[in-house]
Amino acid sequence: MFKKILIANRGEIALRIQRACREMGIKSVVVYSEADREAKYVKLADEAVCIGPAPSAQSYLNMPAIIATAEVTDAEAIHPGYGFLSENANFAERVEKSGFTFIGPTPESIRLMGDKVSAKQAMIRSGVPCVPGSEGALPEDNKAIVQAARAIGYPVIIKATGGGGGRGMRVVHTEAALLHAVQTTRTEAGAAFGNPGVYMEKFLQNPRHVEIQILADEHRNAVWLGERDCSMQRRHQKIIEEAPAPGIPRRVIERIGDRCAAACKKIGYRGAGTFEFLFENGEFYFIEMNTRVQVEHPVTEMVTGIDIVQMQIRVAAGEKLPFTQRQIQMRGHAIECRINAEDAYKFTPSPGRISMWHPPGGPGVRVDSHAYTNYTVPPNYDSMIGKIIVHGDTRDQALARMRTALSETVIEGIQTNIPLHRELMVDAKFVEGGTSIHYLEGWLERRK
Ligand SMILES: Nc1ncc2cc(-c3cccc4ccccc34)c(N3CC[C@@H](N)C3)nc2n1
Ligand SMILES: [Ca+2]
Repeated sequence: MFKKILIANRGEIALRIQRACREMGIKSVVVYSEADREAKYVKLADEAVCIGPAPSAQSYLNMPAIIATAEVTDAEAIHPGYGFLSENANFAERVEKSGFTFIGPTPESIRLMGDKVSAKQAMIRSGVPCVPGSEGALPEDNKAIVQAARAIGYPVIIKATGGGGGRGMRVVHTEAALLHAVQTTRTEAGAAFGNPGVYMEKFLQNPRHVEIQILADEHRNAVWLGERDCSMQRRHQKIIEEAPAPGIPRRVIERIGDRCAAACKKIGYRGAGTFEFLFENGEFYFIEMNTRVQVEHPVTEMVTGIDIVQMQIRVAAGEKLPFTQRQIQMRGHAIECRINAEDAYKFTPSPGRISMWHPPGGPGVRVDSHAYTNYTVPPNYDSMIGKIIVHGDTRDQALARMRTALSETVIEGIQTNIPLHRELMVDAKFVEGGTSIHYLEGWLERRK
């Protein structure tokens, strides 16, 4: 087992990884930018090294600085967290080539899943159902493109091969608009991802976003840890996540979960991963795979009792998964509210000093945050300052606990989206469960 791990991230996930290390008796080295000097995980770290000025490009994305820090502090492994370099295959490669263990999948797996076409093809080969679409990337042949769209049926969606997470997508409703849309998406994809490749899929009009958490070790064992419903989102920013997904029969989940685990075994996947699906009319459709730990991982931890970050570290150290699929029991219901330093209805960022920080507590309430009274939220990074996660025996109990937790929460000095969460937790449609990916944006429109 590692004696020292470098955490190549910031904010709440850096603290989360630090906690996992501390619990395992592993020393942690954190890297921080000048803007994060006063951050909690810096203060709590066994060792903290400033690696550059505030801009991410010169700090949390600065590969040589991060690897050099691992060298000088004698860290044996690097945990990338989420965002930043967590799904950068070149970084994973440079880490391994420099003699450190990258806590995550192999660079090959990261590359395979980073290319959304090769990811789909791997899934089709593994029997994971995908959205009907073009066989591979679209050719530079207009006739073929028109034929493909006719075969799929409008509306179709054009997606960038190197995209993901909502970047580089365009919906096309008529043949007249098709070729221009393909060309525009190619140009944007080339500029944004250095890869002009695009592919086409049947556009699903009103799906839910349901994802499957998996864990795999280096001994060809792979398990799935249930699902998360992440449909409550605005402009591809998730606001609320929950597990299990309301109203989906367990046998439907078990079937797709088993296929995800089988796919992991087939591709030789290592570590934690998430299969993203669209769920519509009782069917699952694979859209992409994330090769990192996700913001919303605590929701799965609360219903399975499994510490996903510790499992990542154990698997990276070569350990076998300490459980089989049959031993994984999901219990109760968990809901997560992401707390953002922003205006609750305009979504404009609201950095600055937190003059009063009173997090909630009580049975089944967890707060993952690096914030504290007098902490100054820097303007340089995304606005999430923490997550409130609750667990209950039932969804109703989880909802009641979240309402209570939100009612106790006091954050002064900056604006947050707590008021939005308080309204959503009593919204009839949300309380009923099963809202689609468009629900929150429609709700916000109607609220104006
Ligand atoms: N064939 C087909 N049909 C409808 C789709 C709708 C979306 C989508 C669009 C807008 C918001 C979303 C939120 C969560 C999940 C997906 C979406 C979508 N996304 C958005 C980000 C990336 N995960 C894929 N792909 C789709 N693909
Ligand atoms: Ca993704």
